Amino acid sequence: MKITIIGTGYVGLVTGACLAELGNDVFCLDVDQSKVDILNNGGIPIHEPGLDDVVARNRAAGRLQFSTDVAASVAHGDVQFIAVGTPPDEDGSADLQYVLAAARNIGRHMDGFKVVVDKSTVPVGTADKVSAAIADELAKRGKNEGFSVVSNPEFLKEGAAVEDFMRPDRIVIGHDQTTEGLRAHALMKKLYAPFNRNHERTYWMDVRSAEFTKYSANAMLATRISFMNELANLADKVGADIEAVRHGIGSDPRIGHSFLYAGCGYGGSCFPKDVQALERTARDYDQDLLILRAVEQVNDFQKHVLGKKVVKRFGDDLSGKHFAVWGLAFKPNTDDMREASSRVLIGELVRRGATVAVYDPVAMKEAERVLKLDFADDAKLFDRISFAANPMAALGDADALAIVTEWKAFRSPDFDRVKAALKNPVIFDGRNLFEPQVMADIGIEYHGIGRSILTRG
Ligand SMILES: NC(=O)c1ccc[n+]([C@@H]2O[C@H](COP(=O)([O-])OP(=O)(O)OC[C@H]3O[C@@H](n4cnc5c(N)ncnc54)[C@H](O)[C@@H]3O)[C@@H](O)[C@H]2O)c1
Ligand SMILES: O=c1ccn([C@@H]2O[C@H](COP(=O)(O)OP(=O)(O)O[C@H]3O[C@H](CO)[C@@H](O)[C@H](O)[C@H]3O)[C@@H](O)[C@H]2O)c(=O)[nH]1
Repeated sequence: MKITIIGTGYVGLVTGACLAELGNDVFCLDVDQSKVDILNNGGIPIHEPGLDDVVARNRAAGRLQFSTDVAASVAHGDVQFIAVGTPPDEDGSADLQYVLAAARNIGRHMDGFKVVVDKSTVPVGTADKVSAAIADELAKRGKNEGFSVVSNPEFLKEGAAVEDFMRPDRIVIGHDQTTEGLRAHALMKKLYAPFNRNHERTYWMDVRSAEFTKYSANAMLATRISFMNELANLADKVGADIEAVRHGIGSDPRIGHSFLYAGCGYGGSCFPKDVQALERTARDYDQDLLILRAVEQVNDFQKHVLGKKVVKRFGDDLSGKHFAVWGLAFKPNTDDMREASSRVLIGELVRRGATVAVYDPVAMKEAERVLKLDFADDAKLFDRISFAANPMAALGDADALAIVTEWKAFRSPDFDRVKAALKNPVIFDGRNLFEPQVMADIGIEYHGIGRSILTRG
């Protein structure tokens, strides 16, 4: 099938590469010339395990091309996927300018029937806006081409994006019941057949329900995390171990084990913005989503929990103190620094006068770029950050180590070397990687999240 993907970010590039892998002829469009140049020179602009192989294989086979040529991109695909960003606007709502610009481009250039797929995460009602934008551009050209806008939200996780796309838990497709909508249904069914032959994992629904499903899924997952984080903070006070509690409640199949890990807050490009956008949608309909408001507040608080623990241990004024930070990306296996908890902790440490040595297995370059922006108003603060070549190098002379991202490489360090390198054997573990009792036995002062039972006194 001939497919066009508009936007070659995390979602667009993975979608394009994976659909090409299944034999489709895929044209990827981006407005960012530098991104397209990297891809056409055999590079990958993001870190995503396994993606480089899929892209290289399908480029070589001639099934995957990258371009900034809008007219050619619209001419190419019978199915046009819109996979551009939907960042938060100032009021928290999803900014639809890129989605609507993509839609207008389709209307400006299309000849013949097109299925237009909203792959980006967009608020309920966006498909109607996309349809209106396309219809408006067609009317300007005096054309009457048929098209149908379908909602097909993406559920992939960064760091496991190729795997998630190739083996989806579910495929959600919203379409309408018009002649064009039913034609779109048939095309989408054919496109997704290789993922689930009998369509046992495809959920067909109306467009608005599909749009709403995406926000509901992210809101639910964010709620579970904030719920556990709030309980973890209480566990710290009452002397319970949130990890034992997690096992204890997760074994109930009605609750399940996933997404119950307490930590130093959720980040990334999705949960923070999608929770906000859903709250914003509710306000447009005179409804206040009380639970989601609390989910957001708990997460904002949680991103400061490591900093608060450091201050409790070392005092308000951290000048003269030096800290090591392991893990910068918002989660492992990605270089994505969007809304990463590390940025909050580092900000708190350097603003209180400390210096920090940071290390991340893949996000060093991206971290340097975003931290420079974070401290654009005061470059002296950025100068307090040094970028270490490896985890051990970050530890030298540090008053304590703080762990922010649960990279596998941090799980079993040589604790004797860690102890020897640190000025004080103190670890603040924002992802509960280690066992408090093991730390106590080794002689490391350990501050986890919600694990005070073994570290009290
Ligand atoms: N990142 C994820 O894990 C993830 C997962 C599921 C859904 N989503 C959703 O998918 C959408 C895309 O997210 P992302 O993380 O891939 O974004 P991204 O910022 O990584 O990529 C978006 C790309 O779109 C390009 N673009 C913008 N306007 C364009 C236009 N008019 N024509 C062509 N290209 C254009 C940008 O240059 C950029 O390369 C968002 O709505 C997001 O919420 C993201
Ligand atoms: O038990 C948990 C699980 C995750 N996190 C944190 O939550 C954030 C998000 O993690 P994850 O969901 O794995 O990453 P994303 O790539 O942001 O994926 C989410 O957002 C995507 C974009 O909408 C969706 O497609 C995915 O289904 C959804 O999981 C990260 O900071 C994690 O550290 C926790 O604190 N505790």
